[in-house]
Amino acid sequence: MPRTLAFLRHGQSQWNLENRFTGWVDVDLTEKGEAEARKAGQLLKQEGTEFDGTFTSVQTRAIRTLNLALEEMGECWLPVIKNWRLNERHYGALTGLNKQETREKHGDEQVHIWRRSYDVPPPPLEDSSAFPSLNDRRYRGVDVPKTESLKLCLDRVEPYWNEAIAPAVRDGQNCIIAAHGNSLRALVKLLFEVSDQDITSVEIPTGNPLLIQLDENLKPTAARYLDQDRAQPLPGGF
Ligand SMILES: O=C(O)[C@@H](CO)OP(=O)(O)O
Repeated sequence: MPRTLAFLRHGQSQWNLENRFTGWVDVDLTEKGEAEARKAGQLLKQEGTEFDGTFTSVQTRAIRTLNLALEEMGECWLPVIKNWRLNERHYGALTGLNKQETREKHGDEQVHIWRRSYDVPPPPLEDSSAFPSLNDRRYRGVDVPKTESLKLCLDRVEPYWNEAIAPAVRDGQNCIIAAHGNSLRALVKLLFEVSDQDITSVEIPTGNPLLIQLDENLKPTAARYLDQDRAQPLPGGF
């Protein structure tokens, strides 16, 4: 029996608009981001897939994107499971900084390494940072990271895939995963077996559902973005 997964990166956030490193800071969607989320819901509805369950992070921008999409689909009743392991990659000491100003200060190459290399994390967030997550009660009992590379992000996403999402999919459920640019890149790396090198060029557009068909071994057999005008190249020849 074929299974369908939909990866949905949240719509434009306030800090996407302001071009700031966001990571674990809980910024909300802009009006454009809300519109992207609704459009994603319309596209998913047109597709006609019957979804059974949904997963998201504990960050407002992903949760609201999912809710707005489900509203458009007329499927607000679907179960939603939230987990911090689907959060955005933690941006360490870059959190809150403007990406262009950071390029001017540290150079394009260094910023590209921080943003897209597989295993080079940015410097850790300092305890004096204006953006601590440590005391946030949603992270009670969580070993809150001080920085993460994509590899470290995958290291905490992968157990959640194995323990929560994969069993549901194996069970025959079609699932939506509403998450973030880098936590979804981590899942793309895992599912499509993308090399450490090739994952550096994978970009997932905001609010554009990526529909993936999986076989019984959870290997992708087809994948495409529903909004083809805003599609990005996919790994694995899809
Ligand atoms: O700032 C962030 O948290 C992420 C996602 O918006 O940015 P980037 O695409 O640079 O990894």
